[in-house]
Parts: sequence; C-alpha cells; structure tokens
Amino acid sequence: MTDMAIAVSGLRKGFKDKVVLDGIDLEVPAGTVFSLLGPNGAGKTTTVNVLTTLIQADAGNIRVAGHDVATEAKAVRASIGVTGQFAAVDELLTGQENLQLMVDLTSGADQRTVTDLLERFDLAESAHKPASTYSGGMRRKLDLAMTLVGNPRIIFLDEPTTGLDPRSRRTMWAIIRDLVADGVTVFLTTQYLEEADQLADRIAVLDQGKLVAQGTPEELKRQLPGTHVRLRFSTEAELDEAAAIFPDSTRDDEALALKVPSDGGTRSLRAVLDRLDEYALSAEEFSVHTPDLDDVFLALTGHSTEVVAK
Ligand SMILES: Nc1ncnc2c1ncn2[C@@H]1O[C@H](COP(=O)(O)OP(=O)(O)OP(=O)(O)O)[C@@H](O)[C@H]1O
Repeated sequence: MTDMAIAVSGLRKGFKDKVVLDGIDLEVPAGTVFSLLGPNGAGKTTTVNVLTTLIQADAGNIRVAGHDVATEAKAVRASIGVTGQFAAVDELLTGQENLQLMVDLTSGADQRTVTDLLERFDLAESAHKPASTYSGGMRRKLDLAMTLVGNPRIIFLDEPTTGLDPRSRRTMWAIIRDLVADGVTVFLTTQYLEEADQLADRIAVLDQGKLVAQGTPEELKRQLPGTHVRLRFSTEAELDEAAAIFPDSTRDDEALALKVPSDGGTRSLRAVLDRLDEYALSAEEFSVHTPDLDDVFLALTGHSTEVVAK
C-alpha cells in the first residue's frame, strides 16, 4: 500500500444536538493534494480542526502522519502546518517580525529561514512594514510562509484563497504547486470547484456531514453538465426557432433561454453568433457558463448549495 499521510475512517463530530460530520472516510497518499470541497457551513473547518488536533472527534479512527490524533496529538502537531481562514498573522508586527517570532517558537528552525521565506514569497520589499498595511493576498502569503517555518511535511490549508482577487489567487496556487513539487502533502478546503480542479489529485465533496463523492477532478467533472453558452430570447417564437437550429441544445421555456454546449473558446462562441446571424435571430442575453460548485451540488445531490448553508 502507498504511504498514507492522512487516513480517516468513521469520523463523527457534532455540536450539542447538531451533527456536523456524520461518518467521514478518506485517505490521502503522501505527496499528493487532497481537496475537500463544500459550501459555507458544510463542515470543512470542523474536519480540519479534528485532523489538526484542535478539537476532538466524537468517534472515528483518525491518523495523520501515521499518528493517532486522539492519543498522539503532540506527534501529529510536530508533523503538520496549518493555515487557517483567520490568519495567525500579528497585525502590529512587520512581516519579518512575524516570521522571526515563528522561528523563535519552532525548535530546530534556523535563522536563515526568515530571509529565505520572505524572498520565496516575494515579501522581501515589504518585510519591514507592519502586517496591517498588507493586502489580503500578502497577508495570506505571510501566513503560509509562517506555516512553513518548521518545514512540515503535511500542510492544511483552510480556504486559502477565499476573498482574494484572481491574481493573488493564482500566485497562491503557484506557491501551493511548488510545495507539492517538494513532496509536501496538502489538505486543502475550498468553496471553489476551479481551485480544487487546478490543484487537487483527488477531490471529496462534503454535503450535510457526508462525503457524497470522491474522485479525481476528471472523474467528478464527468458527472457534471459541461460548459455551455446561454442565450436568452425575448419571445417564445424566437426560442423555438433557435432550438431548431441548435439541435444539441436544451431549453428553459420559463426563462426563454437556450443552453448550447460549447467549450467556451472564441472560435466556438463566434460559431454560435454566426449561426444566429445566419437565421436573422438575435439573443437578448448571451453568457458563457462554466460549471461551478452549485453545478457539482446539483449534479451530485439534486439540491443546490443553499440548502447546506446556514
Ligand atoms: N464550536 C462550534 N459550536 C457549535 N457549532 C459549530 C461549532 N463549530 C462549527 N459549528 C457548526 O458546524 C457547521 C460546520 O461548520 P464549519 O465551520 O466546519 O463549516 P465550513 O464548511 O468550514 O464552512 P465555512 O466555509 O463557512 O468556514 C456549521 O453549521 C457551524 O455552525
């Protein structure tokens, strides 16, 4: 068998009478990225908190880095790094001071780590400014840099890019890919299908305390409706005509809309527009739709993410 960095079976956790995790089983091979995908309130943070020994499970066999989280919490903590949604960064300290503090608190961490990490995360220029002046993206980077001080082999990233702009999100993805190239195991929670798709070797979808699907991004996406163009018309007659010229399309009579399968590229978009022109049809609205978390939920559970959210 492959070396498992994380192995969980029968994990249960509730708060008072509310069941949050209702029997979770998962395995993460060392050196891979595992993504737990779910909407707000699905139980992602609770899972991370159990795996990182911050809270105790009610039941289950949970091993991280080969150690039992219930009986060997100290050994687990020594092998992991955790970056939470609420960054551990001290706003009053500079980036350099935050990292220095982490080095001082971590046995075996050497002094060079601070400069190395500041450079690696492109924070050297702002190293002497207080963290309160950092952008959201810089703060997340500093938080992740602090996590790496002890050189952990397993890293938990709880929604590392929530609230970041697309550019900072991409920078974060590049950093995560570098970590994986170094052989680090990453357990990542996210609300973004695209993020899980970009980074993960395996994805598990969490819905109402249970994992409703697990697989590679390709396996999951195969179960989803694909990318399509949505055309909305102003009359039913136009919708009828359009439906006739796009035989693969599906129609939504109530919205007077038509979904035409497409890869979303410029060439196929132009082909759709040309075809409309050819028949002297014009759409009131034209939008490209790529599958997102809501589509995953609808396809896998028959309900949207709203039902899960608090
Ligand atoms: N300490 C607690 N006491 C009571 N209920 C809690 C506690 N921690 C979490 N919960 C509840 O457990 C559920 C799952 O919360 P959790 O934070 O794990 O979800 P999440 O998937 O991480 O969502 P988010 O994306 O909002 O962080 C929520 O309904 C939350 O209210």
